[in-house]
Order: sequence, then C-alpha cells, then structure tokens
Amino acid sequence: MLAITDIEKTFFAGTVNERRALAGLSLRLEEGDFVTIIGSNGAGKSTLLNAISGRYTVDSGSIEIDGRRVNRLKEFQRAKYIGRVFQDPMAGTAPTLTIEENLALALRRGTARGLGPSRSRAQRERFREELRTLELGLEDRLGAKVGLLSGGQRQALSLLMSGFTHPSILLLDEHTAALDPQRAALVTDLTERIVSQGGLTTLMVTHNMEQALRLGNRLVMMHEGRIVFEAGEEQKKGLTVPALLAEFAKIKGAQLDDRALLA
Ligand SMILES: Nc1ncnc2c1ncn2[C@@H]1O[C@H](COP(=O)(O)OP(=O)(O)OP(=O)(O)O)[C@@H](O)[C@H]1O
Repeated sequence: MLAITDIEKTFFAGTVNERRALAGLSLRLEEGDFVTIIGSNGAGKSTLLNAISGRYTVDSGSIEIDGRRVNRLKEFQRAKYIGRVFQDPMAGTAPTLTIEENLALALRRGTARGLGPSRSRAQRERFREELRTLELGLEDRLGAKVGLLSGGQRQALSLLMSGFTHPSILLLDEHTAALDPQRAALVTDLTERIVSQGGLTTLMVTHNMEQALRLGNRLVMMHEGRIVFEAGEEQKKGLTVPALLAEFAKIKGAQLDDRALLA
C-alpha cells in the first residue's frame, strides 16, 4: 500500500530558478494496484518517483508505505520496500558482476537469508528456469558479466530481479523508453507478467499512451505537479488515446500537439 498525501516539492525556492515540481499531490495505491502515469514534460512525474524512493525529500505532506510514514527515511533505508527500474538500462544492475551474481543478490535481498552450498545448485536451476522465460537466451550465460548485455536484456533482468525481491512498491520510470520498438514490446510484455504474477503494487511513468492504456488497472495524468485526471479500473477499460488527448486538451494552457504526450 502506498499513501501519498498533499506532497509539495519546490526546487530553488525563492530564486529566479524556482520550480514547483509537486503542488499538493495526493495518490493512494492499494495492494496490487498497477497505476500508469502520463503527463507532459516537466509535469513532475520523475520528481514524484524520486520523492517516493527518497532520492528527494518533500517540503511537506506525507508518504506512507504499508502504513509506515517514510518521509524521514533515507533512500537506502527505503530501498528494502522499493524496487525501481530506470529509463537508463545501465542503472538497475551491477555491470561488473555476472548474471548469476546479480540474481543471487536480488534473491538474498528478498528473502533476507544466505544460501548454503547445497541450495546453490537448486538456485542455479531456478535462475535458468526464470531466465528461460525471458526468451533471450540468457539461461546459457549465467557466468557472463551483466555489463556485456544489451539494454533490453538488462531491463529484462532488472524486472526479473524486482520480481524476486517482491518490493512493497515497484517504480517503473519510463523503463522501455530507451529501447528499440521490438525490445520495448518484449519488456512491456514481461512487465505485465512479472507484475501480475507477483501481484506487485506498481507505479509506471510512460510517455507512451498506448502502453499507459494497456498496462495497469488505473491511470493518472499529471500536469504542473498535480494529478489532473484519473481513471479507475472500469473507466480505464473504455479509454482510448483520442479520449486521453481530449482530456489533456481540457487542461488550461495545454497544447493538443504536445509532442511528449503524443509520443
Ligand atoms: N533536481 C532538480 N533541480 C531543479 N529542478 C528540477 C530538478 N528535478 C526536476 N526539476 C524541475 O521540476 C519540474 C518537474 O520535473 P520532472 O523531471 O519531475 O518532470 P517529468 O514529468 O518527469 O518530465 P519529463 O517527462 O520531461 O521527464 C521541472 O520544472 C524540472 O525542471
């Protein structure tokens, strides 16, 4: 469960560069909710994810994860509740470690216990099985350094690792945006599978409206640090890209030809 109440974040307050990135935003996700977030450039989407993860502290308001207020916790202290896959494929995995070592680290983080040698063979078999489902041929490359993998392969691995740790909240920050269309489609499919298999409570930022409509059970649109449109489970099923554009056009000052939102 994630409960965000009336959060504010202003960068460079009181200077000519002042930017009010979050302007009294509230959002609540129940266990298993998968919410997609769309919005124009500078709407505050990344700031919202950074506020949840603890990269930025908010100026006011509260953030609760599973009923616990986390405002004062540092990013590394929140990490045990939060999984995150970034736009940059280089960000989510340890490049100098092998695929097996990365997966083992994720698994250990999730279960909080070490593995004896007798379990390591079973563990390796489990990794092979899991990797096979990605259909990227990684099951035969357990000893390969992750730094040698392609962007799509690394994003797929990051998602798999998120499934292992079973975070209270999974944050996906335009995690398919840097991939070519074919790999983006593969990672989108994988996202759907891992989130639904794990019943993960998930927030996904995307500029791709088709993806925002296809994935998740709820959708929110942000503009100028606020949520300006929200579609629940039933409403989302009936939504189309033109309908979303029409909603966006209703917002004061918004341009229908906003390239970022149309992408
Ligand atoms: N570290 C920072 N320092 C100063 N200003 C920032 C910082 N991070 C974000 N901002 C500002 O806060 C506002 C919201 O930015 P944010 O990156 O959250 O938007 P976004 O919705 O993720 O945009 P995009 O779709 O372009 O990634 C913008 O005006 C941005 O310039």
